[in-house]
Amino acid sequence: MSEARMMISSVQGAFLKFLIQISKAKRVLEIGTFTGYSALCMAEALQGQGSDAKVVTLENDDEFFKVAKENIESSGLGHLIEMKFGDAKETLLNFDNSVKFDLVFIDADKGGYINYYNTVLERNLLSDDGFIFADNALFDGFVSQVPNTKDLSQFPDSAKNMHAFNEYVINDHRTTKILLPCFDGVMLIQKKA
Ligand SMILES: C[S@@+](CC[C@H](N)C(=O)[O-])C[C@H]1O[C@@H](n2cnc3c(N)ncnc32)[C@H](O)[C@@H]1O
Repeated sequence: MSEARMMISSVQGAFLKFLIQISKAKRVLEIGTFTGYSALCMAEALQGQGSDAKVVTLENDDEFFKVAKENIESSGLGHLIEMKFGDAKETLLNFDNSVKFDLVFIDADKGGYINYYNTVLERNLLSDDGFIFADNALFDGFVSQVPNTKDLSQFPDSAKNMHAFNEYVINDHRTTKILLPCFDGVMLIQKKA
């Protein structure tokens, strides 16, 4: 994926903001900060929601982390965003899970999605009414072609990884889910009661 395309669109940012507002989510975890754009969209929805309202965002690239830090600090929303540097797989293992997240936005390396999903569930990081928003579920339209294509060598690895993630989640009895064919494909997931 080209760097410019890694960022969500402004409409998707508005959609995330809308979801946060209607679900009354206060604690948001983002896996994949990049320049900080989506973290800022989500932080906008948390303004005036109290001292526990926060976006925690994870990034492992030091250049992107630096750029995002500058963007977030100059935005006026920095008090609503906590940035954590490092491999998200490690960071997630070290979270204090006494405070749960109401929304987990997964938007990092596609090969890591199954790990992030499992860690969030197994470490009990999601609140009872919370939900996971996994981005790029259709990865440029490639994902829907994976089951009907014999030679997958031309497909980007990310598309194969997202197909594997979708299959994994769809067959997982711990959660309910829906794959929305909007943006680049969105998998919305909630724990079963
Ligand atoms: C698609 S971009 C995120 C875009 C951002 N959410 C937005 O819309 O503004 C993915 C980001 O995840 C980061 N990333 C990839 N693998 C990671 C890992 N293992 N741990 C933490 N961050 C990772 C990449 O460096 C990149 O900045």
